[in-house]
Amino acid sequence: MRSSELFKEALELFPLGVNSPVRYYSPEPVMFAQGHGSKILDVNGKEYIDYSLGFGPMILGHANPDVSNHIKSQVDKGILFGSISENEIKLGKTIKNAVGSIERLRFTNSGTEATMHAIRLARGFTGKKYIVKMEGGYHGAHDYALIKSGSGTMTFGVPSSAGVPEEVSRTVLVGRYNDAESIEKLFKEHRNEIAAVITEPVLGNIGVINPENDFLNSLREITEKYSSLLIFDEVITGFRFGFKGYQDIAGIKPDLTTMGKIIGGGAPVGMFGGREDIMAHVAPQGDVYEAGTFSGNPLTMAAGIATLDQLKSKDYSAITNYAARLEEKLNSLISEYNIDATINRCHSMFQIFFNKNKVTDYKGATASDTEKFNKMFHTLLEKGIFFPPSQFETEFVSFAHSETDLESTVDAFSSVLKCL
Ligand SMILES: Cc1ncc(COP(=O)(O)O)c(C=O)c1O
Ligand SMILES: N[C@H](C=O)CCC(=O)O
Repeated sequence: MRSSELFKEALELFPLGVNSPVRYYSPEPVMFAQGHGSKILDVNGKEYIDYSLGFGPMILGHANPDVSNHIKSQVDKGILFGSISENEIKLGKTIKNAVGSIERLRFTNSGTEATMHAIRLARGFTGKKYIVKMEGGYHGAHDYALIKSGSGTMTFGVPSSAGVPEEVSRTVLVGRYNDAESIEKLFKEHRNEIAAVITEPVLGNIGVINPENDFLNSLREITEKYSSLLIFDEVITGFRFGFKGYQDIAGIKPDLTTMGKIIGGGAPVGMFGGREDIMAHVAPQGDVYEAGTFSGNPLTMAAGIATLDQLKSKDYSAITNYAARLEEKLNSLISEYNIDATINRCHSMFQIFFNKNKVTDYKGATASDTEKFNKMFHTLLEKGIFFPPSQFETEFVSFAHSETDLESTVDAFSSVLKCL
């Protein structure tokens, strides 16, 4: 009851009661109060196994003691100085040492800011106007990203947002992920005018879609051929699969990389970085302006340092194996109940599409049965399993998920399939 009462108050304050669209689901979202390890608790005291993990950042689980202690200790020392502080250097060094393509970096306060500035930098550096993004690729909520976008924009049917001037949206060209020909075609049509291609190396905002057919390599080759930059948006994938980016797994060196989520340990963060000669164009060293009162703030940096310090010695195969075993068990239930569904997984992130065909792109993702997904989401919620509330998001596994969590999830899933 308390959750419903609170939501009524939220409705009087925020558009449809939420501060980010993806948090809303019908008839009303559950109001959460606490999180510990792999579990979150709602205001009524009900516990859920969490596969949303704050949409990705909480890879160590909720209220990780070391992260909490670092934050508390920084609170006692002051949380904002409006000047350079040691924590920025510590976290910056860790990221630079871990990700080979990042020679210089700048912290921002969100992934949205990171991609917005990376795009401006690519345009400032190359002197070219156009940007190529992927259909269903999500890079945050700024004007250059809200064109045929993923995540909440797809969930709520506004892949290209109102309010983005046509003059702006015309400078963003849309290609198809896993279809290098569609990208090369754009370059042929806009010869020498494309500043950069930006892509999530693994799509994570229309469910999970893995790169296929050497797609990422082709992007590297095409961008080099046309003297354009390659930007990997690793806001989700950075430090999720190992102590690096997905670029290391793919063996590709992008010119610029954006990160967020995990590098802030659950505190608001973003980062863009890459080749030194490109980053030299960022103000005050160069003429591409970028700024933020809270960028690199000591509190976020403390949470990030504590998170990456722990991740450095983690065996990532633990979370990959958990997700692989869960996938295997869910797949055998899907066969047993003869349901048209397919699971896409990349290491420790996965999504279930109610679609009998393999999903490799935007078209496949949107052809999935979202009503079934919503039914699954609500049944799981009732059974104490929290998935992100949309087909066009991603489930994540944390280092805090246990064997018991896995068994409970499989049991709950079995009940879901019975009533589909
Ligand atoms: C790949 C990707 N890029 C950018 C963003 C934007 O990050 P933020 O929500 O921190 O602004 C997100 C998630 O929101 C994301 O998944
Ligand atoms: N899919 C988004 C990020 O990855 C969800 C976060 C949000 O928009 O609130």
